[in-house]
Amino acid sequence: MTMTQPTYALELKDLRKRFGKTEIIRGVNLAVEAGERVAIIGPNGAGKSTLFNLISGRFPPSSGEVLLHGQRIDGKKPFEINRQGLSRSFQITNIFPKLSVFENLRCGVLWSMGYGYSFLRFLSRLHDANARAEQLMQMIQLDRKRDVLAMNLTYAEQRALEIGITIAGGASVILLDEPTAGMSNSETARFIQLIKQVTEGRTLLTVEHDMGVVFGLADKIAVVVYGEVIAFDTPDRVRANARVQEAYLGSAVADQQAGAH
Ligand SMILES: Nc1ncnc2c1ncn2[C@@H]1O[C@H](COP(=O)(O)OP(=O)(O)OP(=O)(O)O)[C@@H](O)[C@H]1O
Repeated sequence: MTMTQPTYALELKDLRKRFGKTEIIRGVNLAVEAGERVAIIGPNGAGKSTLFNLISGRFPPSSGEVLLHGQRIDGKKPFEINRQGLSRSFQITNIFPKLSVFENLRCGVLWSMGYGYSFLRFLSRLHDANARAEQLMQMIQLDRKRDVLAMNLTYAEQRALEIGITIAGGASVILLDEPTAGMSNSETARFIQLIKQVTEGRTLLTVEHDMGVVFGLADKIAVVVYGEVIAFDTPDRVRANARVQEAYLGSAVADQQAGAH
């Protein structure tokens, strides 16, 4: 009788990425359970964005595996990975500025339904898409801005809309690049709550520099230093980890404190 292996929402196995002769990702192993919120932190140039690019299919890995709910996704195209239930939002905004909040969300929902539908099937689905867009609009607390063009929203509202579009297709694993970058302290605090609410029951990975956001949001922290994950643990244990202190966190916290004065 074979033992059944636990299936993780996302699993990286000895993942490596080389650009030319330089190995940027150097054998990353990571197993993220369904429903966990994970922040990826580390110094500039450590490979955090590259890791996101490997997971979301923007780059193929040089070797190793990426598994989404136990299925190999490495080497697949970003849209294929998206259809399998992993959705990524970018630091650069991917909303349509001249469409309203509602229309942006509906586009996100319709896109996620795929290209394979006939026109009649599409029409019958339109009603569902409208209902889903309404529901998303409430989740991201923009229902009062229903008909406002995206370009006329505040920056924080645009970021909220982006997250609405990212979750529109019902993806179970969500990747967010620095979701609160450029926000004021009070906007950031509110935004962390919003992210927690809209990703409830889903698996979340963020790349994050702001330690306030990291400790406010993450169930677990993955510390990437020079292309390797040197720690993957709860915030308290990561904070207390001597190797992390030495390699990164001590200086990051010190920088943040210095910035606050
Ligand atoms: N397409 C590419 N071609 C060549 N080198 C690359 C490419 N993308 C990233 N790199 C290199 O890989 C290294 C890691 O970059 P990456 O952007 O992943 O780091 P990061 O941890 O996200 O940094 P930051 O916190 O500054 O955003 C850097 O030295 C970068 O120059």
